[in-house]
Amino acid sequence: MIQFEQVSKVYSGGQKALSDVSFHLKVGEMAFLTGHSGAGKSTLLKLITVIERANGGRVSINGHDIARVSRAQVPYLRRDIGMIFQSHHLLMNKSVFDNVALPLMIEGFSHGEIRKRVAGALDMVGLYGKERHQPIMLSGGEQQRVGIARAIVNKPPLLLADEPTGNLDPKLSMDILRLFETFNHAGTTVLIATHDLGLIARMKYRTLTLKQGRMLGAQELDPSASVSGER
Ligand SMILES: Nc1ncnc2c1ncn2[C@@H]1O[C@H](COP(=O)(O)OP(=O)(O)OP(=O)(O)O)[C@@H](O)[C@H]1O
Repeated sequence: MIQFEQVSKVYSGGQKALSDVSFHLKVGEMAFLTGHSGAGKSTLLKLITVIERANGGRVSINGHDIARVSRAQVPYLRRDIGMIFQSHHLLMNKSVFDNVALPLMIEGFSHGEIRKRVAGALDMVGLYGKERHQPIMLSGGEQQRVGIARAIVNKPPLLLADEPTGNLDPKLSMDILRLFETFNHAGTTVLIATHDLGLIARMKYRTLTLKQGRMLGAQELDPSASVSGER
């Protein structure tokens, strides 16, 4: 589903974020992406969502070279990707309902369908009944879960999460991971960037590890790549 071939990314200020990164995430796979702070995890996710573009190599989704996707086509590509951000990017002047409904409104769903799907998504993240709340009235963890509900409400085939459990206690973190697992079992491909090695250890999924912008191969996985408690 996602293929990186010798991908590099240098930001305009000259900051090298990714060097020669290659990996393949198969359709229906669930994997973790880890590495120290500044290793390039967010950058890698931004290349998939075309928030940033690579300077070298090839990024493809379902065989389509992203470099060939025009600016006008980017919104169509993003419809198939549920993105959960580190800082959940909620619209603070809108209700929880409006925030979660946004992807469905953009896609032109009927009001009835939107109500049904938003209620279902909020139920899944344990926020049923909070539709009319403003995000400001919610805790950090609840706001994070609104972001997760928004990402999954249109049932995208690909789910990307950047530190989705950063604001959550261990119990809620595990619940959210189990939720991702449920989507994965239903066929969604899932990639989760996280520092939480404890969480990774408890779930038996492939772990992609970045170190200073380079992807470590299985033979290079060394204990010094451990990043728990760095933040
Ligand atoms: N917009 C930007 N402009 C310039 N440099 C950037 C930009 N975004 C990230 N970088 C740099 O690229 C490198 C990788 O950053 P990135 O955010 O991808 O790391 P990360 O692994 O997600 O870190 P964290 O876990 O702290 O979020 C860092 O050195 C960072 O300073």
